Amino acid sequence: MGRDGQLPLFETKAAKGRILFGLYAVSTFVGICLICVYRLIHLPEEGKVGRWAWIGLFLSELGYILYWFITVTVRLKPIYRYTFKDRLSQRYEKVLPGIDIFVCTANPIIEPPTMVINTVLSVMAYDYPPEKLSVYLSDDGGSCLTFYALLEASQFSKLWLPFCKKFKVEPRCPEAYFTSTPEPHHDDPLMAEEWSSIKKLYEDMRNRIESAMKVGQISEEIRKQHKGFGEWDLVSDPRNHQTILQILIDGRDGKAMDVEGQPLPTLVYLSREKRPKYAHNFKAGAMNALIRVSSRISNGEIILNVDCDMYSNNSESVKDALCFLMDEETGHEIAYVQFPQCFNNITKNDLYACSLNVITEVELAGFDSNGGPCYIGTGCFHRREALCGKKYDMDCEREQTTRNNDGKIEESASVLEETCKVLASCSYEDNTQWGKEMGLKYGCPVEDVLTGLSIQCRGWKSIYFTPERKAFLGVAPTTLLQTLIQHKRWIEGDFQIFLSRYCPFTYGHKRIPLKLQISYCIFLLWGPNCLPTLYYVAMPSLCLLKGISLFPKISSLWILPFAYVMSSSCAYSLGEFIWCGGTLLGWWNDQRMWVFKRTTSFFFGCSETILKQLGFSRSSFAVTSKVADEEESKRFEQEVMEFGAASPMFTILATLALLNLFTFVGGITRVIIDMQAQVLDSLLLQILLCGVLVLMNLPVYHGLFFRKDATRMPCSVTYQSIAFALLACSLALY
Ligand SMILES: O=c1ccn([C@@H]2O[C@H](COP(=O)(O)OP(=O)(O)O[C@H]3O[C@H](CO)[C@@H](O)[C@H](O)[C@H]3O)[C@@H](O)[C@H]2O)c(=O)[nH]1
Ligand SMILES: [Mn+2]
Repeated sequence: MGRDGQLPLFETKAAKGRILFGLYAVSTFVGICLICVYRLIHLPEEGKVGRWAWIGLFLSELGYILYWFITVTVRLKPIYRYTFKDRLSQRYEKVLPGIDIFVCTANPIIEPPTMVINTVLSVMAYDYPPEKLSVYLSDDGGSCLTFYALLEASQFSKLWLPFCKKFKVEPRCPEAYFTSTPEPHHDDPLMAEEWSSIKKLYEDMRNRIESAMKVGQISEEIRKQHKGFGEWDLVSDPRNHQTILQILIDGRDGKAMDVEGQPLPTLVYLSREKRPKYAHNFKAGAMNALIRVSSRISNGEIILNVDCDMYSNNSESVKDALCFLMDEETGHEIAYVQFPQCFNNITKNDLYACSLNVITEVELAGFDSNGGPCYIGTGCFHRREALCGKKYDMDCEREQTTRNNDGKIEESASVLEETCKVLASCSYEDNTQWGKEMGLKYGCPVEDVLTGLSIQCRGWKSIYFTPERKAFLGVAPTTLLQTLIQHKRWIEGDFQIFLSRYCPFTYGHKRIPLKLQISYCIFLLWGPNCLPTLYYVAMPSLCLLKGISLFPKISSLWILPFAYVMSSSCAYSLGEFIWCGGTLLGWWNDQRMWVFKRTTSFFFGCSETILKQLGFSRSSFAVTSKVADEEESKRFEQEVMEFGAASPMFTILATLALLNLFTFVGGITRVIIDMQAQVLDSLLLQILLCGVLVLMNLPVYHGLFFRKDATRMPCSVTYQSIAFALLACSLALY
């Protein structure tokens, strides 16, 4: 029972099956120790071939072991949360806080305006008093087409919101709703009628927006609809323009009503000022401008942040989040409630391992029990003051009960638009703490993780919540290259944090629990993982070619710890993957993607970070495309791996694939020619490892040699990789 004898607004349950996990962890640990002993006592003598290969392998294994300890720490005691929304309504229905929702977009071509406004409409339609909701769209693309789409959405919302509320529809993202729900049956003629008419209206709107997109500009006729279009007369370049701020729906205005006479949420379009001279700090800069502008317009106590593709799939999420933030016992110390990042375009076997299932189902739940999840940039409800830099202290507890929603601004919308513009100007942040101690932090491609860490270091707690009905659904990358590039950005940011003064072990020392410091490293140390993996996929195979054995003989007892650690790790990860809703083939794809990501994204990300530390390279943010053309979608649906581009990442992948193919053939030949049991005995494990890598790389061979379509491996990559692989093999042989 909570404070004052009230029942709590949420409860926490520990994951089951921890004994089994403990058994796995302890027995694997024993195996690991034995492997280390073996490596030490069998170290080839000085001068003998293979000594350095052996030492390198041992170092790689030590790297893996270190990382394995981190993964175990995260998995010790995952917890899951459950909310009681009825209790929240009973106690607080009349005093619910204001919620400001920030949607960020940056590029109208790869983030189409129809998708953006679908997200906007889905969050406008939350099951929450509309007068307490304000939705802000930040458009870093500075596009009048996005503005036009939002204008259309503001009008469509007058019909869409009452429809959603009347029939309690889910999801409240129109596109997702109409594609996922079959036409209602005739036993509910009222709904059937409204359904078809609103569907038609939605499609008309979508067509209008899409035809404007095709033309690439706004017609005179549309321009007349709103004064806001006039702003674009002054815009010549999306990277060089004044602040554009338009309040499309002013929730304070009594006339802002839907067709049923109910109030509408406030809706604001913001494209912050951009000038070539000023760094705009990507999404973090956009978020900070939104924080300031919204503080003048609606000043909601809670801020929800979503990426433009992450529509709300569950109209109750706001209430779910408030169950944590308003809980009488612990609510006052919680800075943010993070929901998982889920996707609506994952195929059955998830070829590019984009679902992040294990991260969202297991690892973040583990973070939660170790001190609170990190902030992952989207689907996160923040307490405004915590995001703005406030330290947690005992006052926060007292304030919890005395806070009320006052300080309403009385200015008219157009006056507000003018007075707020300066808050989104380039120079506003000069000589302020914005981007440092206030708002989202600058200078890191994963601003989210860094910001979350610093909030936790200021004494706040955070909560991870996975509701049964998914809260948000977004678009995962649909090509191999997009996936690898996205991960490269993450790695750069994560590893940069580790090397910076924000390293959890120093910055977090005495501020957050040790187990949380370690947990952070599961992401922050993704990058350096590239070295052991690059070594492991190349060196044992090259040694196989030369006939140097790096593993125990099959006939020796030392094979047992190797066999055990390999099989227990595989079995555990497979079990976990299936438990998280994956398939067997999905697991295999996931394993492949780990190898691919580690040898390319992680490698490039790490190198880039080091170059940046040395001052040779600058921060960037490659926005992930959220659209695919028809052909691309078809291949994605059929789970055919997409190459096509002449990227250095592909050269590495193809080189390693070919290298393993050559060495595998070479190794087998050696065994057959020698025909001595001896050779097989001492090389079998290497042949196996090499064989698994060959199997894993089947799609690469397919792309190199057997495909004719446009997305086969480009010829330049093919030739380069053949040359590199042959070179490596001949170097190994001579
Ligand atoms: O200059 C920019 C660049 C990006 N964005 C927005 O940031 C969001 C995330 O970009 P996306 O390309 O989709 O990156 P993802 O890798 O999918 O994003 C994940 O990783 C990012 C950090 O790398 C976080 O910011 C995101 O919230 C998180 O979802 C999108 O809505 C963009 O429109 C901006 O507003 N301004
Ligand atoms: Mn994204």
